[in-house]
Amino acid sequence: MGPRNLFLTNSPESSNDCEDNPTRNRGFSKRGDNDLDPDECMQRTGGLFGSRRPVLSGTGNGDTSQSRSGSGSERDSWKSEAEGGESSDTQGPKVTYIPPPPPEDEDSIFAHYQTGINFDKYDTILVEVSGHDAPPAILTFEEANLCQTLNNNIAKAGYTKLTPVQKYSIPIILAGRDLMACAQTGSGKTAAFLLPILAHMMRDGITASRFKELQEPECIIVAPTRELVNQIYLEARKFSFGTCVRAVVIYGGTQLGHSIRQIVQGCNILCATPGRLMDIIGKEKIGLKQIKYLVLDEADRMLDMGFGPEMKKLISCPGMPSKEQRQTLMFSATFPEEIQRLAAEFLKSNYLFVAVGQVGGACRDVQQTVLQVGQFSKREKLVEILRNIGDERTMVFVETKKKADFIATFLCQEKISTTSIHGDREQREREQALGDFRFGKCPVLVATSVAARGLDIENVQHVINFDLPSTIDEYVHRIGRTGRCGNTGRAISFFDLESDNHLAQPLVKVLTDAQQDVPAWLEEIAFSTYIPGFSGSTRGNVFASVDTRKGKSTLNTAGFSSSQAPNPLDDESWD
Ligand SMILES: Nc1ncnc2c1ncn2[C@@H]1O[C@H](COP(=O)(O)OP(=O)(O)OP(=O)(O)O)[C@@H](O)[C@H]1O
Repeated sequence: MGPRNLFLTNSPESSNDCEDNPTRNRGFSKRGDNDLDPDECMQRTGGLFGSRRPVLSGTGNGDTSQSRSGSGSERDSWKSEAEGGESSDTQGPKVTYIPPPPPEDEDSIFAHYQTGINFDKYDTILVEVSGHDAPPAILTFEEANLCQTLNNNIAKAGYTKLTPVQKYSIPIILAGRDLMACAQTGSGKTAAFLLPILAHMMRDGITASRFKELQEPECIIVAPTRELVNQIYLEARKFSFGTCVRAVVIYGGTQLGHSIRQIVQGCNILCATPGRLMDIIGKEKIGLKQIKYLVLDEADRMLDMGFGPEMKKLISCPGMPSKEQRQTLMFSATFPEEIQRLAAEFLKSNYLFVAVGQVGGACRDVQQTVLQVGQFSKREKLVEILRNIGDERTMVFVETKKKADFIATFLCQEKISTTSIHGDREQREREQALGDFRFGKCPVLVATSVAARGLDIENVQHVINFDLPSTIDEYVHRIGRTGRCGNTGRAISFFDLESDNHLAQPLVKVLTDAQQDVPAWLEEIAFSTYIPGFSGSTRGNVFASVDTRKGKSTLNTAGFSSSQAPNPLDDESWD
């Protein structure tokens, strides 16, 4: 590996990237983005690294949105981390970044990676469906009865078999039902909602989108990070290839005018981060009257304290069809109970809940190791591991933006080619970092939780939790960056006795559920910090989440129909 330090220097617009809207980014203090430490300010003034630190982008140039918005800190920062805190360009200097268009040739559109050796094990995964009158699962793409163009696109994408979440979700969505689906990371949730939505659009004979100042898309897909929403867009573009359905992506950290130009050319499916979406709606470039499908990807994140208020605003926007009039679909690998309760406000009361088990799934495809490593030994241990790993693609998760830069610089000094991604890097740099990692220029990507969810990068063989996240759900999402779609991967986590003991119990549970070795010392800590009644987040032995309505349901191996829960109309009490 060469001694390349791949940090990008700040570009001219670096001061423009983070324009927090005072109405957003308030009061969200969940950890996972605690990209903020007490000494963040020092970094902001360049104290630690000098002016070439990428972390200075956006918020590091003195006149920051935080100071303008009065929040004064980044404690709210999962959202600013996730979205970069973009907002209406009526405040502060304009963001000028225009992302390069993705390649248009068919080969690039359909480029995909191979499913892994464990893909066939998906057939044995248990699936739980709860809710009333669930349509039976399908076993093959043919049974979905999709139109020829969609079938061609599925074949060109290299999909030959359905994954469990697809077997159950596709018929449910085709039947017009609302859905909350919980399936392991990397198991094909994106196609599970895109394919039936596109099938409906084709069936309904959508008219080709054309230039209009106000576009009225049929479908809005929201996701918590810019990179994820871009990835969903690329999938939508792939599956709608050769149809008149036009997908558009808009996200923060890019020039607002660019987003508007994309939209006015025609828009049937809009993939968006919440902040940019609300801005565009406010500018009356998007009308909601025609919305038939509203999709929340990483739905638990979309409904929590960070984005929940924005999502509530979205569904009460003028013109937005009521939940009875639209189809609402929610997908995630984790669905905490309290979030499921919040979700009910968005969904018809007879929504179906699909939980795909972990047996044989991603969690077992990822070999998980937990090492006891104290704060001061972590860097040395990291270098030792990375040297052993060689050039294999590795994501290193740390807790703060500052640390992401610090560790990335440190690794570069150790002659390990590394780049970094986090919410303080301007969008151009984030995309460059991801590209450098994806295309192998830098085999190591140091990231904060901004990269924990949804990112689908080929061949990530290792995830290292340099710092463990504060919640077990975040851990599940992070390690899910490897071991995707039947491929195998490895996750190594540094457990610091000073700070991570609260995770011991849920960690033991996740390791046990995934049939991993549990170190004796970890079990001991878990035992000594035992919380009676602890359920390991929402995790059961087999399912990552269970339907909080507690409808009667049965376990199925994928492909067999389930028995039904009581009709919610017959049985009001779901508790
Ligand atoms: N039926 C299939 N056959 C082959 N490959 C598939 C199939 N379904 C999805 N894939 C591929 O598997 C990978 C993971 O899919 P996707 O990103 O949708 O997972 P996910 O469940 O959304 O993961 P996460 O929870 O991390 O967001 C993608 O590269 C996708 O193209």
